[in-house]
Amino acid sequence: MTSTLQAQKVNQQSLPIIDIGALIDGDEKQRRAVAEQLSAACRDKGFFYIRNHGIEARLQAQVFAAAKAFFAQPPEMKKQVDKALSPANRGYEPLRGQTLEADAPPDLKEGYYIGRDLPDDHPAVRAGKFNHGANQWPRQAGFREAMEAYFEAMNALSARIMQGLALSLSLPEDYFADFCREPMAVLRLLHYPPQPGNPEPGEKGCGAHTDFGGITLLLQDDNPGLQVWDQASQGWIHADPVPGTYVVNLGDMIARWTNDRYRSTLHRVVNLSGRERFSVPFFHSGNPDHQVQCLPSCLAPGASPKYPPVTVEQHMIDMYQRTYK
Ligand SMILES: O=C(O)CCC(=O)C(=O)O
Ligand SMILES: [Fe+2]
Repeated sequence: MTSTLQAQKVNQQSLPIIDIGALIDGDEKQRRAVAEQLSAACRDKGFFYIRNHGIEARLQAQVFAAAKAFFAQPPEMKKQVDKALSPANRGYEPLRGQTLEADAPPDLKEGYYIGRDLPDDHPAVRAGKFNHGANQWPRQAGFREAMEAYFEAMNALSARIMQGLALSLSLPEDYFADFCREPMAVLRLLHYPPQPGNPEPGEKGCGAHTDFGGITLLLQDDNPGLQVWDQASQGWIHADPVPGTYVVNLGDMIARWTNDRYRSTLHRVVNLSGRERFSVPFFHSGNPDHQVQCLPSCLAPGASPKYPPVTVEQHMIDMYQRTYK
């Protein structure tokens, strides 16, 4: 195993844990206090933990149990819901199906994509909107129910966090309401085998990448593996599981909105735990027609935006093309 796959142990302070309870049921003063903490974390690494998020542990456990049971099946069963069968990129993605780091070997993970479940006659599906369509569901008792309940809960939580981010940027709390309307959100079940003893050079669970969308809310099992790039030390730091929390990170759209004041930071997964690792990221990427462009308040006098305006849909098309060959 090459030492370049290692990361530094750090004290927890470098990735703060923010209690976001007030975003759900606090008064305005309390919500502003949370927003201040979000602002500091977003300007630093754009990576932080949240607690008091309101998502039930029982529901999380159901999602993990369903994911584990699904991935434990033989390949021919999983292939019945292969994402290659879906025009909307839903369903099973085999091991090495994606290359998140351009010059590295494909990722040592298998996954399952779930999104907003839209029938064929939905206007957005008829219009051919990217990644819009129906989910595929395996014939596995309880799978669909758990995923649908979790998906809805995560959508609602994401909208709360976007309200907190609006406040943190001194914007009206509902500034991102249009972005949050009928969002392109993706629930992704991931399964990482243990890192092999003799990997290809650069081979790992998830190649170094930034997330494409708005915000990502990551549920991890109790195996470490996630590493985050630390600009200050020019090295990788661990973002190990902390019970009862989510890891939240900002995607490229937030960097575009804020002209990089808020960070979309490189991260990767190297599963050195020696065990199978399961994780469940939820990617909230917003309404496909929403234009993402530099916020006036994030432009210093005389400065120009680093990124041109782009619709959510076009941005997502560009990002998928980059990682699926
Ligand atoms: O599995 C993890 O811990 C992170 C996954 C990730 O970064 C991603 O899917 O974008
Ligand atoms: Fe990621």
